[in-house]
Amino acid sequence: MAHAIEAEGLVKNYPGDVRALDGLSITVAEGEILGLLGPNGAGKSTTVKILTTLIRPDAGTAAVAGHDVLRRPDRVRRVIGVVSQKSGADPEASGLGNLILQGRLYGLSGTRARRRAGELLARFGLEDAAGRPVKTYSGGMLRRLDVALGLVHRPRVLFLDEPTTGLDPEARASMWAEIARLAGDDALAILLTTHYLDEADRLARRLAIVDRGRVVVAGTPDALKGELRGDAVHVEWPQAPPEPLVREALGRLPGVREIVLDGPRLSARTGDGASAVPAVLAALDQAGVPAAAATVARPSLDDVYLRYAGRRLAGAEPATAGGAR
Ligand SMILES: Nc1ncnc2c1ncn2[C@@H]1O[C@H](COP(=O)(O)OP(=O)(O)OP(=O)(O)O)[C@@H](O)[C@H]1O
Repeated sequence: MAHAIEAEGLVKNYPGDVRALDGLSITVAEGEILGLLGPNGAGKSTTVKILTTLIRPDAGTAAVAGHDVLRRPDRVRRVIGVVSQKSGADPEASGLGNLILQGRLYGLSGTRARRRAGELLARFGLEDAAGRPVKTYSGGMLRRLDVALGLVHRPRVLFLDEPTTGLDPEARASMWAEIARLAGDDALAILLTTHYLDEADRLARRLAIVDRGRVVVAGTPDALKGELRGDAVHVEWPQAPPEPLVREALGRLPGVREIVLDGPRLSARTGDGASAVPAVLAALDQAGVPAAAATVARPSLDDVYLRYAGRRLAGAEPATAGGAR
């Protein structure tokens, strides 16, 4: 099956010697959600900008729905929907007005634009608010309208840039359900950028972890988590401890491996976390770097991220801490 998104070896340099992309490659199939995960500055937005034809890569190739982004940007634009982080809706106009205008911009007749607006308002639960100015909408309603605006022209490929940032849990859950439906029932290919690991875990069939302009690892959430056998032990200090002392203390403990120190937080892997924690705490005490807290958790995507990118995902929640289980 041809891929809905196919990017190979993308390179993008910005003035000031910034290599935003350094050979990034991804594919997304029809009906698939690919989660693009990475810290601030990893290159996610630059990737989306290239694929949505807003900027050109310095090297590499990319096609969306079979159309080359460099040679046929006009065709690409017709088959994509883009929901950016910042709402594109006019706050003074109503939801209905925004949708009709969007339809007209895509060349629909007045009647067809109105009909399509009605369908989308119903689908996104915005019928009651259709006539109200958008500035009176809640955060969740505004995000739903943003997605509706991205769908007016029935795109085959949808780009969602951090679609649930700032939403309350209920609004997030309803957005998740809608996104899953777009990929499932409507068979849209979706490229989702997110800082939320739980969102990526829940929605994405495949994940690509981006760091410094490259995909450092890709696979299904389960496959990636499965690579991390055993437990994750997380240790925290009030402030960053001297690394050599910590490494020396823990290096002597059998079964404690893959130690990653990131400021005042440390993660390591061990066969049985519950029994390792007392030994870890005692060793750190003895070395003169007593920890403030130590917890054990099942490997999370954050641990996967940490392992491949060598640091934590900015803004990511720490893995759910279970203490000694
Ligand atoms: N117009 C620009 N001029 C110069 N440097 C830029 C420009 N746009 C982005 N960069 C730099 O390119 C790198 C990649 O940025 P990009 O916005 O793609 O990252 P990101 O993963 O989307 O980050 P975020 O999660 O913060 O949106 C960063 O170092 C950024 O500072």
